[in-house]
Amino acid sequence: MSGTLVLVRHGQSEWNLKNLFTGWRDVDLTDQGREEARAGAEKLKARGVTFDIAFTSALQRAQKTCQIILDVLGQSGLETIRNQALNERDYGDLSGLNKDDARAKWGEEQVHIWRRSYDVQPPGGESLKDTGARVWPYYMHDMQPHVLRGGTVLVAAHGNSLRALIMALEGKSGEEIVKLELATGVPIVYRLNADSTVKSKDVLD
Ligand SMILES: O=C(O)[C@@H](CO)OP(=O)(O)O
Repeated sequence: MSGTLVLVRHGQSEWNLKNLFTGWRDVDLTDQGREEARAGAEKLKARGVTFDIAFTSALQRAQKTCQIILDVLGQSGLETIRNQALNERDYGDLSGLNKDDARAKWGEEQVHIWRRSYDVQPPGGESLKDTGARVWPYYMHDMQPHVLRGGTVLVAAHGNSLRALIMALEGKSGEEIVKLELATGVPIVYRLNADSTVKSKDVLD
């Protein structure tokens, strides 16, 4: 038996709009972000997707994205598990800083390394490797069993927590993951084989 795993990065947040490093800061969605979540949900609806369980982070931008998707699908009351293991990478001392100001201060290359490299920690924060060290075990223990039982599982989370999950799911290297960018509100539909490997991947953009 194989199941389905749908990953969605939250819609645009207030700090995405303001171009600020966000990390664990708990900012709301913008109107555009709510619209992106609705549009992503309509694509799932058009394909007849319904979920058996949903997972989201401890942060409101992911939780609200999750709820909007479930509302559109007519599944408002679905069991939804919130866990900070799915939170965005902790950006440490960069949290709240403007990304262009950071580039002006530390240089384009250094900021890109902090944002997209695998194992370099931003000052006082988590590397993608550190983020993966909490996301992956959580996936293995709490989410994957539902998928392997044939379930359809929604995960509404964050750019970097999902990059860490995708890296492990697809077996991407530390170099390959540097290039992976996730659009806000766009569902990524994975079908898994019974041995937990990826059977197919469909990006609903
Ligand atoms: O600020 C953040 O928390 C993340 C996601 O918005 O930013 P980045 O894309 O730079 O990793």
